[in-house]
Amino acid sequence: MKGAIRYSLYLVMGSQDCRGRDPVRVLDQAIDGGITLFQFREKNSGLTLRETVSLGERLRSLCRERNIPFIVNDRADLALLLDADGLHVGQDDLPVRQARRLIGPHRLLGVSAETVEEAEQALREGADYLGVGPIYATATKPDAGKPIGPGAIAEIRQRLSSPLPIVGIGGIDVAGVAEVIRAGADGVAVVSAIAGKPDPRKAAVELRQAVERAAGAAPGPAGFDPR
Ligand SMILES: Cc1ncc(COP(=O)(O)OP(=O)(O)O)c(N)n1
Ligand SMILES: Cc1nc(C(=O)O)sc1CCOP(=O)(O)O
Ligand SMILES: [Mg+2]
Repeated sequence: MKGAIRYSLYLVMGSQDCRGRDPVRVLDQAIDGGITLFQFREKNSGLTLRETVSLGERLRSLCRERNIPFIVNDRADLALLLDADGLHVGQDDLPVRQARRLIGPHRLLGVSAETVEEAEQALREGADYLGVGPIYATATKPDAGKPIGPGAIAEIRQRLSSPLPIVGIGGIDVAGVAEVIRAGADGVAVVSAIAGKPDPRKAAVELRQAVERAAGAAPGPAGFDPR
C-alpha cells in the first residue's frame, strides 16, 4: 500500500467541514473530482465517539470501493478499528514512535512538521510523509500557528537528511497551489477548498489540474482525466 500512495490532492475532512451535507456524499464527489488520498478528521463536531465510529465506517467503505487510501487523524484506536490505511499525528498527539508501535510497520504514518528539526525527528521515528503547515492563513484550524509560507517546504525539502513525501496544508486554494508545488511539495492537503465548496467535485477537478500543471505533468484541461 505504502508504495502506491499518490499525494497530489489530499482531502482532510470531517462532518464539521461539510456545511450540513452528508460527508459520505461530499467525499464521493471529491473522489469523482480526482482526490488521491483521504483523511478522516472529526474535530469538535459534536458527534459522540459511537457516531464517529459509525461515520468512519461509512467513509472507510467508500474509500475501499473507490480505491482511495483512508487515513485517520489523531486516534490510533480508531485507525485500527476501521482498518485504516494510515494514521496522521501532530506535534501534540501520540509520539511518532508510539504511534508506529500501535499501527505496525505496514500502515502509513503521517506527521505534522513546521520546522526542519520537527521533520528530522519525524523521519527518525518512523514517519512515512510530512504535513507541513499552516502554509497560508486558515480559518479551519483555529489553533494553527502563524502562516509559515511555501518557503518552509523548500527549506525542509532541501535540508532533510533523506527524502520523505511532503504535503503542504493550511489555507491552500487553487491560487496557492503552484507556489506550494514549486517549493517542493508532492501534493496539497485541503479542507475548505473542497469540503466547504458548493460543488466539491468541481473544486477537486480544479485543484487537481492546478497540481498537475504546477508539477509540469498536466495534459491540459481538455484532455484532463482526473482518475
Ligand atoms: C496532512 C495533514 N497535515 C497536518 C495536519 C495537522 O495535524 P495536527 O497538527 O495534529 O492538527 P489536527 O489536524 O489534529 O488538528 C493534518 N491533520 N493533516
Ligand atoms: C488540519 C490542518 N492542519 C494544519 C496545519 O497547519 O498543520 S492547517 C489545517 C486546516 C486546513 O484547512 P484549510 O484547507 O481549510 O485551510
Ligand atoms: Mg492532531
